[in-house]
Amino acid sequence: MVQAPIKTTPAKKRDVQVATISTNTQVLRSRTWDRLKFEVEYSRQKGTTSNSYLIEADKIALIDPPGQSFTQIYLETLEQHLDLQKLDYIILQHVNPNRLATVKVLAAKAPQAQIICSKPAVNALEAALTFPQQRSRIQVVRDKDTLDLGQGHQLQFISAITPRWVDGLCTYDPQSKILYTDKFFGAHFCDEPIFDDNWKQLDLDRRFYFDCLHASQTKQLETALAKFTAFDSKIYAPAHGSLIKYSLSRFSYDYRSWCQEQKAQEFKVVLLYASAYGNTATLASAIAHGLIQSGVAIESINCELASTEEITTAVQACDGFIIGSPTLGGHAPTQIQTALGIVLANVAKTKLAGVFGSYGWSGEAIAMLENKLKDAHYSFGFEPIRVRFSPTATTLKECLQAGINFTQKLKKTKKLRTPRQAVTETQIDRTEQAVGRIVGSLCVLTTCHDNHHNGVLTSWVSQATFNPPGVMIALAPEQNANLISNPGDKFVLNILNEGGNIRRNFSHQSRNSFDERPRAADRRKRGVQAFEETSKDSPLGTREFDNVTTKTATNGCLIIEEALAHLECTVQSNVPSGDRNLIYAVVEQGEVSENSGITAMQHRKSGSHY
Ligand SMILES: Cc1cc2nc3c(=O)[nH]c(=O)nc-3n(C[C@H](O)[C@H](O)[C@H](O)COP(=O)(O)O)c2cc1C
Repeated sequence: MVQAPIKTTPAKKRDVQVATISTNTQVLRSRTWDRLKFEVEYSRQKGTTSNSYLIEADKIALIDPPGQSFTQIYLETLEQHLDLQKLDYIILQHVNPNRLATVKVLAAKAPQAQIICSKPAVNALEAALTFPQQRSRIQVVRDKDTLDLGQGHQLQFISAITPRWVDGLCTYDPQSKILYTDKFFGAHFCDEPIFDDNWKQLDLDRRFYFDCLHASQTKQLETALAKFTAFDSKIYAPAHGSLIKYSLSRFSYDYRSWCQEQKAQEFKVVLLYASAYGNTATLASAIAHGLIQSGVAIESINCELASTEEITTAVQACDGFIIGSPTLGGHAPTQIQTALGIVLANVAKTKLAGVFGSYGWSGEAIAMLENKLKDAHYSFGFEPIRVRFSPTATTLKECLQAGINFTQKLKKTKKLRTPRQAVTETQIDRTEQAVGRIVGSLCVLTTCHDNHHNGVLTSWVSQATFNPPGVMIALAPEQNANLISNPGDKFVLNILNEGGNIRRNFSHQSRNSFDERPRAADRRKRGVQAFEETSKDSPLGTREFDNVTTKTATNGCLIIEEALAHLECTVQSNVPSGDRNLIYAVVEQGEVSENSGITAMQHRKSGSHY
């Protein structure tokens, strides 16, 4: 990750640089030598250019007018080169409120011009353009649609939707072989050369731009890159920075390898958000930047665009998740509520969570997200972030830091969860290591004899038969194997929930090991005090069910209410095998108590112990 050095820039006046770049084609680069905005992407402080393109064939098209910081100087310059009454098309490869400020003025000055955009851009455009006949002026284009300007300039549109630019379009002109790439292949810096003559000096700026804008959306980026290969492009014409002519294949290669780098990161965080007016999205970008900077791969998901399957697949594979929402009408948007449901149903409670959002006055959505995740026992990688309306430079800095904190906590948690290697590999019996890779569901097996309840932890359990449903359990004598050694003996298998604390109450070796104690009948015979009484004083008699909420199953054994599920079982057979008894039992009945939970697994370093 490229850091952003602070650079003092000479105060030069903003201007619009105009140059012919191909047949009938000009670029108008609105330039600022100062940092344009406080968003992180501009923090290298090398200024930027906002590139707009003019194609004058039989028909005249203007691509991507700049944002409102340049409205006046841009339109003045444009009018020196073009009679706006002759403009046929204004092509908007993406729409944002900033750009709409310029489009509004331009569209009024060129009332005959059609406005070309993708379908998702239409609502924003309609809301912004308040002059008559506005709707009929908007022409929606889709992937592969064409627009013939004459003289060989048959423009082809390419849908390039990403979480950040949900209305993204790119445009290819076969006459000039220019691919207008909008936000792809850009960089924020300002200088004289139109093209990338000095591309070797641009590496850091390009990488920084990629990290800020694209590293969190590599999946969609790769889709766009694959589409671009269909064109015989000689020039990439991006929205910012120099046009790419000399380093076209190198830059494409860089994008692909930077995407690969992201995928190879050890940790993956899913960033879920929705944003009606862009504020929550800006917070998401800053948090993403902090995460990327600290070495985590991000998958940004704009919940308004994503399917439930996409969200499910992403969150199932994540090491942590962060969810952000605006508050609209006292609620989180439906898409966020759906995403939250998917998270609760699919993400283990041990995964790290984060919450953020922009709000106006009450901020219910952020509180709702925080409470639901807290109730589900997720721990947070940073304190929930609440920002009123638009973020400031300070709040964005806090978001960036939150991303860094999240990564640090993620790495620390992982370290704690990774089993320590007590001895070197060569010392450990390789066979034991291999056997240790077998994992089992962590369960508490409860029994009841003479009104005394007992529980032992075991992970040596597996389903053994379909019909009747049956399980196989391997138990050692110290695990009270003798209590369920005879056909007809009953027990309950409580299947534990990942992230729960119940396992701490129980041990793999029964604290009240009955093989060391005579059965109650024998004890009575020998006049031994009831176990319940002696256990109070005995170190072996610690009561594992203290602080555990239980209820009694129909077979008399205890069901642990915090368990994910329980099975009431009856022993069918018992085969003494090695140092264990292999007990086969039929499941009489069972129930899942937490549909959204995940089965706790016992992971081991060696097959020589539990
Ligand atoms: C139609 C509408 C309803 C809103 N309702 C609420 C609300 O109930 N509570 C609140 O705190 N803010 C409310 N807001 C303010 C938004 O949460 C605020 O503008 C926020 O910055 C929007 O975030 P976004 O840009 O990510 O969409 C509302 C805004 C709009 C336009």
